[in-house]
Amino acid sequence: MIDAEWWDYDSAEELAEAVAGDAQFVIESALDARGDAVVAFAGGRTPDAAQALLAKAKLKWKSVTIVPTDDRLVPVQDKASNVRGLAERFLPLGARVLPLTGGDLPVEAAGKAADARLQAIHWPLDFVWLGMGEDGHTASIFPGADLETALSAPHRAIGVTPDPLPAEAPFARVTLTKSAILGARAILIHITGEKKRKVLEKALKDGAGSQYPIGRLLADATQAIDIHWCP
Ligand SMILES: O=C(O)[C@H](O)[C@@H](O)[C@H](O)[C@H](O)COP(=O)(O)O
Repeated sequence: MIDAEWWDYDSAEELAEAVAGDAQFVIESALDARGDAVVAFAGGRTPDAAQALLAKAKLKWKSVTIVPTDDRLVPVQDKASNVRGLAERFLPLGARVLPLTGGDLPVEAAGKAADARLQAIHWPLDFVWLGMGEDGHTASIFPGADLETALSAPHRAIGVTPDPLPAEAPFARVTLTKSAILGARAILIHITGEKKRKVLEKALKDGAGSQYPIGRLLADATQAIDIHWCP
């Protein structure tokens, strides 16, 4: 059974405050312990309010490195780019925001380049903040031909082509692998809505046999996982 704790909130505001507070705590702990912190933040819409609150936290941002958990193969200034939002929000605070891709390479080469960039930073990650889609994908670990590679590759990042391409962002991507995510000291999952809750509950129950990528991913987690949810 996957060791996951659910934290439920009545409103999106309470959810955002709690997630921002948790992220701040984990970053502060890493800064206290080591003098720097290396974290991966999800793309998508859900984390926006919590990341806006986190950006107000008094942290030694100059010692924090942020990477996206995954990104779409688009230029960094494209509005579909996950790193763009992170850079706009956290670069002005002095944080180092590391893109996984500039969208200028074919998918396999983009994966290798992302992996090489991650080889150059402190590892393992202190914290991975994940979202999840209603199809049970997380980061860009999607159903499709690349799923098994994302779950088994020893690399930190790989290039993937979701099949089908998600309608809201129909791009090939680069993603942290299961190995990179499960190596992190702390994992937080941030979702909203009844449908995602049902998908995640089933994924956690079915674990390695899950039809959902997130169930397969978390099946081998050894750290406790915090799930933050509101309707
Ligand atoms: O770039 C991405 O697509 C993501 O990082 C992805 O894994 C995201 O977290 C989920 O798709 C949920 O997205 P929403 O929060 O927008 O529903």
